Amino acid sequence: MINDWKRDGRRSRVTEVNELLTTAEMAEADRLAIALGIPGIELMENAGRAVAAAALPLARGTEVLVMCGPGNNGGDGFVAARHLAAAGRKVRVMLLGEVGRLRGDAAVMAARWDGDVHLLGPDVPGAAGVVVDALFGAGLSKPVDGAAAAAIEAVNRSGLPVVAVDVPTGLDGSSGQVRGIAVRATRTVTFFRLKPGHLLMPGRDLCGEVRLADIGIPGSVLDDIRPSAFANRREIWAGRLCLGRRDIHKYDRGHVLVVGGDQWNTGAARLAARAALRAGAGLVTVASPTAALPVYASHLTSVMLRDGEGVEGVKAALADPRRNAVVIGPAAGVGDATRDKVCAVLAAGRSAVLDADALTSFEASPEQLFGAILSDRARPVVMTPHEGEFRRLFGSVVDMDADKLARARAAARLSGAVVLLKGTDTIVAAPDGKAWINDNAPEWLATAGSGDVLAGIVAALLARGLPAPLAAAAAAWLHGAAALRAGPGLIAEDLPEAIPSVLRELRN
Ligand SMILES: NC(=O)C1=CN([C@@H]2O[C@H](COP(=O)(O)OP(=O)(O)OC[C@H]3O[C@@H](n4cnc5c(N)ncnc54)[C@H](O)[C@@H]3O)[C@@H](O)[C@H]2O)[C@@H](O)CC1
Ligand SMILES: [K+]
Repeated sequence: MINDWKRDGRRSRVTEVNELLTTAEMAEADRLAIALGIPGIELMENAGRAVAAAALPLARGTEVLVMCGPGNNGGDGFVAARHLAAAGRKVRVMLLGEVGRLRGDAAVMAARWDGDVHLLGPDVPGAAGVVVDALFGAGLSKPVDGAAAAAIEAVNRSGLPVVAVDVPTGLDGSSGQVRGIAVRATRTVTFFRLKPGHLLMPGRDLCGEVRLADIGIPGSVLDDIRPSAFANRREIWAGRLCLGRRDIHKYDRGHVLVVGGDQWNTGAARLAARAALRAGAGLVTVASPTAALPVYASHLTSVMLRDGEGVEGVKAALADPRRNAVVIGPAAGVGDATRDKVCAVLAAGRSAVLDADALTSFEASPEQLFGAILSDRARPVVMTPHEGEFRRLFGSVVDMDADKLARARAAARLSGAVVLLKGTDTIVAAPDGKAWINDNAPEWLATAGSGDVLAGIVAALLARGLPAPLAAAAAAWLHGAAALRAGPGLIAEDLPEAIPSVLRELRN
């Protein structure tokens, strides 16, 4: 949970705290700040002080073990140790390596620590009641092994509270992946901006509660760095949800067309349709195979229904230009028929949400789908795969060993679509490389039909005219927020009904 969004006061855009920096971008921010005349030693002092402040409440009447590494993460650890000792805590510092080998700011901060420095060894965690993990941070360059790995294992086994400096050691801040072994932290204090690894899994779980500290790096350095990853926060898109005028006709709010499944598979389209209506589409129509019309008719009220038999039926439904956004895929069936319908939807130039079977139907011919999308780059397309669908569509063209953020970005670049890759850490990636990481989905959102609801919300926001990346990001967030409202025990039918109270709160 991110509980402390500090604004650095020097720039006023609220959204800037949404920016996520890779470890390389963070090092660049550090370098630019120093070039602007802010001494590195001052940044380190501020960082270490923030770590001490986070550790202090956990360290009542107990010894604090500060584990320091050979770089600047260790330097932050020496500063934290000094502040904790000054606050009256008993502090034991253990260093991976020798003090004489420390360089730069870390060496200066080690010299300012006037207590003992022990070699990091098998006696971890010793008598400590709290651990500060300052072994490796942004400079992690290979899998953790040897004495550092043994110390991490012992600390994790101890169950003691751990305050991690910047990232839990062993966690790659850019990818959220573990390299070798990683510390399981209670609290993580990071600086200036979060990194993708604080939000991506398993990193988010390893960080515990994340605190963001302002250490004096001016926000203006971001003008040079131009970050391309963002935490998916409401400030990014909330202003676009409201049409901003009162004389609204229902057609101003868009008309979503949901391509429905056969008579045995109507639930998915009905969930998507209801969610689209709840998320603010002015009108929603289900286009149904002829034989399924009675089933849909008996279940739909405010959602409209029309015949959509075969590819010709879908084309006929698309003849009305006011139907400006289409959902296709939920329970559509895998095969030629769905492939043809997807191609018809794309050829019609409507905003499109491709989900489930609309993706799997192109397993053997992904290039056909990408070609159809890329033939008209102005037409917004959002794909909403879960990991299995992603693998089926992109497994032969994207490096599946890469981390989730990299995979989603590669898929968006290749396909020309906005890719919303679902999961606890849903990622929205745009073809230009920008990406948003969502972190508000509770575990009970993993339930049958919840993906159909998400597809409907995305379509509603596309129909209302949000740009595709923002429609996808807003939908992922609304979906998570609705699930939080509904609470444990949630079934997919509850999600559309929870959307109004989420929208009401956003409006307020
Ligand atoms: N803006 C910034 O960049 C700031 C950075 N600060 C701190 O500086 C840290 C980054 O410092 P560094 O770049 O020195 O990097 P680290 O201190 O994270 O680690 C680098 C050192 O560890 C060694 N190392 C890396 N991976 C290893 C492994 N698996 N096994 C053994 N040795 C390994 C490297 O050879 C190098 O000596 C940040 O995480 C943060 O804590 C803060 O002091 C404040 C400002
Ligand atoms: K660390």
